Parts: sequence; structure tokens; C-alpha cells
Amino acid sequence: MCLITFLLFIYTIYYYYKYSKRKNPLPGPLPLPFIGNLYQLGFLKEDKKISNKFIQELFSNYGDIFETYSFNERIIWINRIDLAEKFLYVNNMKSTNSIINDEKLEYNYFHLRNKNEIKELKINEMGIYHNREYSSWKFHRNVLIKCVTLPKFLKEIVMELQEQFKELENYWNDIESVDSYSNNHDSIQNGSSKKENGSTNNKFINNNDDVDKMIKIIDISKWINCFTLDIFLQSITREKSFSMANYFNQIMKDENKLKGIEPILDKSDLFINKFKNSLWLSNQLNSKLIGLPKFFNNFFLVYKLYYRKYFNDYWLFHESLLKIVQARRSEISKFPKEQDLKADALTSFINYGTKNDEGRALTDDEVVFMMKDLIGEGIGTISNTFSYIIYYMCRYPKIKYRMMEEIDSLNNNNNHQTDTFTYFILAKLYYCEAVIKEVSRIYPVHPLTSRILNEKENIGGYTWDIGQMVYINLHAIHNHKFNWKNPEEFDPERFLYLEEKKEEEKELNEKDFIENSFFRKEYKDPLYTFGIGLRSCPAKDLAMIILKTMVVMFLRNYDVILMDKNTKPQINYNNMLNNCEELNVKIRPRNKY
Ligand code: HEM
Repeated sequence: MCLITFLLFIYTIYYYYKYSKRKNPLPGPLPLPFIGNLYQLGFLKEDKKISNKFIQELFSNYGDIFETYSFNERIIWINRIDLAEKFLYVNNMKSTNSIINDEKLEYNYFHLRNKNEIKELKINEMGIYHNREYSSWKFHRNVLIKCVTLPKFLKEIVMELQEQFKELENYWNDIESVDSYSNNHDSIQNGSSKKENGSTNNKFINNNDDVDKMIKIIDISKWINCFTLDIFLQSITREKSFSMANYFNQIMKDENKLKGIEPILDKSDLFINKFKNSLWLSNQLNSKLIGLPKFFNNFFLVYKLYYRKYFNDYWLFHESLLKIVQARRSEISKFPKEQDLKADALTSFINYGTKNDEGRALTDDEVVFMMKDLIGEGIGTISNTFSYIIYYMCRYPKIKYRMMEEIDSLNNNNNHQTDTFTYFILAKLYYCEAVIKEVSRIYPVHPLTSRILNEKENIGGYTWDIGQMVYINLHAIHNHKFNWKNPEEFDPERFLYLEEKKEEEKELNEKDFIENSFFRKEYKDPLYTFGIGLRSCPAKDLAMIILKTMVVMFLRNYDVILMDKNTKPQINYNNMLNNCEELNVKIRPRNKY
């Protein structure tokens, strides 16, 4: 015992001696031997309630560039855009959403550690997000970009979203109303904004009992999470996942109102569980184990056993998806005409390259990895962003009513709440788009992005070696005075310069609309919601279309306020995302009064 204590003592002295002599010392919290700053960063905490907040506190304490340790791995944090400009190099040269044909993936090619596990999951060579094989990554990324920008695919996903939203409304209709409604800060008002003395009036005096009876309290983050899961799984697997039905049944006290068919729910529950465990596993490999000494990966039996269940679920989930792909491929081969086929994500992936010469088709396994990328990257990002949009709309009612006005102006038809629309009209929503951007500026759902230097590089006045891990703090960049005027203010107007382009875009054809107008490329401001460089999000146009559709569906039919004025979203940073786990709001239909 004494010997162990003695050895630990000696090691600690050695550790801090080495630490004091490190190359390029930067400010940062003092690391502990063996675990570095993991404890402070919250990565090892069981309750997982960390902490984008904590990370952002580090930024306030240590400034634009600082360092932390994950086990023994040193991580350099960049919090100001000019320090990250090397990573923007490719971004400045060409649009990141165009098809990639550039062998040079400088600064953009991040390597994950824990290679054994990654190899076991095959994600190092398949799909997109984790892929480290250049040609395979490039091929899959290009396929994804082509498939998710197909006009037929976009039309269909917007129609599906509207269908699915009707289902969501059916559940909301069956939820009990709030009997009495206390109007303590903002208010729900009839129709779109009421103007008084030329300004939007937020004070709502509601003496109408019938209206009160339609007010429902919901946890919007849970509903939207289920909604997004259902829509994505349906487009990706062509199977219904019944998450909304499941959630409804969980919260419903009145047994007569329960929905769904039990056996299907059971089946989908299993599927979803396997899917969640798969995601959880990637998350472990993605962030929590960075820098874990090799010894643990190879020999730490308990660790391996602990994760075994997740590995099993990962492959069971993979097998389920593979069966779905095989069944759909055989169905497609019997279809006489391609134009009769649905344009869901699965069909588009399977069909890719089969009908033209420019690309080869994806194998069944490759389709599965693409499906997993869509599930892994699409659901959380969209649903959490939507929850934050709702939160900020509630915090700033004038902004909410202005969005309603813009949406109402799309259609003069009195019955517009029930009309279906195509994605084409979404390009006209300048103000809504500005709000979505401002929400993603002030609170980006994906607050960090990591890279490994593959060349010696000068950052912040220091030269860093190949292999150095760098975290680019998008949240900090988005809230930095260096780039933004009054960054702490929630002000969608800062993105309204796009109005200038309105006239020009009237002339654009349908293809141009997809490429130019949903997520416009000429930023005057460094908004990196969708990441930086060549490995930034390949689906940003799709994401914007989905978010706008959801905003239109919601705001043309509902008004919303926070449950009470102190309500805040409950956020858990996990799987590289700021996950909104709870956001209680009151909603009321706008058309029924
Ligand atoms: C609001 C919605 C979204 C946001 C904010 C978002 C954000 C991001 C960010 C920041 C990255 C870069 C990650 C990094 O550098 O480490 C990324 C990558 C990626 N995203 Fe998205 N995303 C969104 C929606 C989607 C959707 C809907 C899909 C799929 C349909 C998707 C698929 C991907 C993929 C495959 C990558 C990896 C790209 C690569 O490594 O080459 N994302 N996303």
C-alpha cells in the first residue's frame, strides 16, 4: 500500500513537472493525473448533466484560445473565428454543399481514436460522419447531397411533414385542456398579431371561456422529438416507428383514448431501443473516450463487457436495417417505371447510380450506413433546433407574431390553416429564416466541432504538431464580440440583409431555388451552425426546408407561450448536441375562436 502511494506520489510530481514544461503553454484549468480535466468537463459524471454551459464558462474564464486534457490527450480550444481560419480554408475556396472533387482534405479530416471499436463498427470506412477513408467518404457524401436535393425527394418530404403534423395535431386534440389559464407574462392572442398604435400588442385580455378550454400544456421538446423520429424513420426505413403514438399513450390518463396497436408498438419499441443503444455507442466513441490510453481499449475487460450489450444492439439494428434494404430493393426491381416510385430517402439511396452512368450504385451495406448517418445526424439536430426556435419565439412574442404575419401572408385563402403547400413557397419566408438563423447563432445545437491537424500549423501564435486535436467552439464564435454587434441580443434583423435579394430571386427557376435560396451562401457574418469546412453538414438545405415547414405548420395553426415566465429548456449536452430534454409550453389553436 505504502509502495503504491509512494509511486502515485512520484508519478504526480513527474506529471506536473512535464505539464509545467509543455510546449506552447496556454491558459486552461489544471488537469489531474490520469483523467486530465474530464471530471471538470463533466464527461465522467453519471447524471450527464453537463455542460455546454461549463464549456462556455471555460471560454469566459480562459479567453479565445485555451487548453484542456481528455485523459492525457491535450485539446486546444479555439473560440474566435480568425484563429480558426485555417479550418475555413476549403470553405472559402468553394461551397461546401457542392459535389466534392478535391483530393486535399486539409484540416478537415478528423480522425477518431479508439480505432479498435471503430473498426469493429466499420464506421471508419463506411458512411459519412465517422468515415476516415477519403474515397469512400467522398462517394457517400456526394450520394447524400444528390439524394437530399432531388426536387422529387424535397417535394415528398414536405408533403410527408404536413401529413405527419396532422397526426401530431390529432394527439394534441385529445390531450386534456387547461381549465383556467393565468395570463402572467405573454399571452395567447386570437389570430395573428394585433396592432395597437402601430406596434404589436403582446398584452392579451382573454375573457372567452371557450378559448381557455382549448389551451393545452405540452412538453414541446418531447413531442417534436417523437415527430422528427417518426418522419425520419419513415423516410429512411419506410416503417412507421409510432413514437408519437407511444408517447401519447405514456402521458394519457384516460384509457379510452389510448392509440396504436400493441404488437406494432412493442416491435417499434425494440427497434427504437436498439437504435438508441447504437447511437449511444457512437457517442461514447465519438467524444467520451478521446484520449483513453490504448491499454484500456485492448485489455480492460470490464470496460469491454460493459459495452458488449451496446455492440450487440448495434449489429442487431444493422441487421434490421439490412433486411429493410433488401426487401425494398426487391420491390423496386419489380416496379416497371421509376417515376412511379416514392422518393423517400431509402428509395433514393437504393436507386442512386442505377439509372445513370455517372455513379455506381450503393451496396446494401452502404445503404445501411447511409441510413444510420441520416438517423444519427438528422433527428437530434432538427428536433432540438425546433425546440429552441419555440423557446425564443415565446421569449420574444413580437418576433413570434411577425413570423405569423409572414406565414399568413403566404396565402390569402381564408381556409389557409388546412391547405397543403409545396417547398417552393418556403423560400419566401425571409423573416422566419432570419429567426431560425438567429436561434442557431445564439444557441447552436451542435456547439463544438473537432479536427486533428494533419500538417504542422501556426494557430494563435504557436506552432502545433501534426496530430494535435483542436476543438472549434462554434457557440463561442457565434457569441463573440469580435464578429457580432451586441451578440447577447436576440435580434433576427441582423440576418435581414437577405431581403435585398428578394427581387432577384423572383427570377430564379426551381433548381436555383434549392441551391440558392433555402440556405443562402453569401454570409456577411460567420454563422457556422452547420459546421466548418469540407466536413460541414451536407444536408443544410434539407435541414432548413424541414425546419421552415415545421415552423409554418406550427405557427399557422397554433399560438404558444412558455408554461410560465421562468420556464427554461432543460438541456443535456450529449452526442455532440445540446439536447433539449424538456420545454413545457401552453399552446392554443389559432383558428378556433
Ligand atoms: C438543424 C439541423 C442540422 C444541424 C444544425 C447540423 C449540423 C451539423 C454540423 C455542425 C456538422 C459538422 C460536424 C463536425 O464538423 O464535426 C454536421 C455534419 C453532418 N450532418 Fe448535419 N446538421 C443538421 C441536420 C442534418 C440532417 C437533416 C442530416 C441528414 C439528413 C445531416 C447529416 C450530416 C452528416 C452526414 C454530417 C457529416 C458530414 C461529414 O463528415 O462529411 N445533418 N451537421
